[in-house]
Order: sequence, then structure tokens, then C-alpha cells
Amino acid sequence: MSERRLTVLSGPSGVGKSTVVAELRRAHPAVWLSVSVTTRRPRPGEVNGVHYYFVDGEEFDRLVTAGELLEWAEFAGNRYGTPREPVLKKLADGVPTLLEIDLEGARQVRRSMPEALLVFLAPPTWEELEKRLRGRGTEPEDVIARRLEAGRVEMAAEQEFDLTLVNTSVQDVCRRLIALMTDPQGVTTTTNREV
Ligand SMILES: Nc1nc2c(ncn2[C@@H]2O[C@H](COP(=O)(O)OP(=O)(O)O)[C@@H](O)[C@H]2O)c(=O)[nH]1
Ligand SMILES: Nc1ncnc2c1ncn2[C@@H]1O[C@H](COP(=O)(O)OP(=O)(O)O)[C@@H](O)[C@H]1O
Repeated sequence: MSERRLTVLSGPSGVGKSTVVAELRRAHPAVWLSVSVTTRRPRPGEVNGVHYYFVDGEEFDRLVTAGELLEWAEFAGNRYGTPREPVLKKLADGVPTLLEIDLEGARQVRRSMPEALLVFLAPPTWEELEKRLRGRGTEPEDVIARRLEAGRVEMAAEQEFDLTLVNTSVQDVCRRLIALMTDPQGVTTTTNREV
């Protein structure tokens, strides 16, 4: 069924989710990546409509009230949500679809679309996660601290996911994700650490 073609990718801030998604976008255009709405300010290089739809709080409220979001959550002081309509359309068309969302969002999708495959992206070590988040250089130290705090909560929820991929190599993670998304039959429901 089409919902089986829905895959969710979650993991702590700085683990490499955006990097993996960018590589998928480049190397595997057959996969459709949902573009989220957010109240966060754009980082340098982020393009409206490509990385996110950047909206203000008022517009976000409107989308929530109108029921236009499939799921939404607050993360480290900003709100993020998945526009419902495009996801349902892609799934109806049989297109493998990926949502890159936080733990709260993943839990909501688990409830509303139980056939979705939930993938947890984990860092090789906690120290490496801190290094990547600081190395990215996009946030001041207080924001990094909030994101690391949220990261501890996300790391503790790994067992809720169907599968864990350890982001040592972006290429390996992408290869495995594509295989999972285009041949989901082989996926078991117990959490396995891989890659
Ligand atoms: N629930 C939910 N979370 C989202 C959505 N879009 C992005 N996120 C998550 O929000 C968190 C913060 O994203 P962002 O500010 O781009 O920071 P980054 O993950 O550190 O690059 C990450 O965990 C994202 O996966 C969405 O539509 N819904
Ligand atoms: N496999 C990897 N090995 C080393 N560095 C990585 C890897 N994946 C991502 N990074 C780097 O880690 C930092 C955080 O990655 P990013 O994709 O922004 O994470 P997220 O979207 O999960 O917050 C970036 O500077 C990115 O270049």
C-alpha cells in the first residue's frame, strides 16, 4: 500500500540529516522529499521553497487551524510542520516519499500512518555529534546547548524507531535508505543498528 512508501528520517540536531537529504536530492531524484513549513529564520544558503517554507507565527497558526499540516511540533523555540496535501498526493501517485522531521513529528506519523517506516539517524558517538553541531557554525552557543539537550531526549527514543542507521558515511546511509524506500519488503520491525 502507498503508506508503506512513506519513510520518516529523524535524529538529533547535527547528526547529518540535512546532509543526507541533500545527497538524496542530488543522487536519487526519484525519491520525493517533503518541504516543511517553519517559523525558524533561514540560515545562509537556505532557499525558501527548497529547504523550507519560511513563514511567520501568524501564518503557521493559520495552517494549523485550517488542518493543512500532517503533523507539526515545536523544536528548540521554533515550530515546524509537514504540509499534508503534497504528501498525500505523492503517496497516492506511488512515489517514495521522505519526511525529515523531529521525534514528536515521527510519533504523530506513527499514530496517523502506522505503515510508515521510521528510521533513526544516529551519530557514531555523542562526542562526534557535538563536534558536528559546533563545526557547522550556524548557531550561537545557547542555541547549540538547547539542541544538544533535545538531542539527549531524541537519543533516548531510538528504540521507538523501526531501524537505526549510524551516520558514519553519508554515501552508505543514502544507499541503505534508497534500498529501504524502493524495496521495503525486507524491513523487519525490530530495531537494528546498521551502517
Ligand atoms: N515535526 C517536525 N519536525 C521538523 C519538520 N521539519 C524539520 N523538522 C525538525 O526540526 C528540527 C530542527 O530543524 P532545523 O532547524 O532545520 O535544524 P537541524 O536539524 O539542526 O538542521 C530537526 O529535528 C528537524 O528534523 C517538520 O515538518 N515537522
Ligand atoms: N557522515 C558525516 N561525517 C562527517 N561530518 C558529517 C557527516 N554528515 C554530516 N556531517 C556534517 O555535520 C554537520 C551537521 O550536519 P547537518 O546535515 O546540518 O545535520 P542535521 O541536519 O541533522 O542537523 C555539518 O557540518 C555536516 O557537514
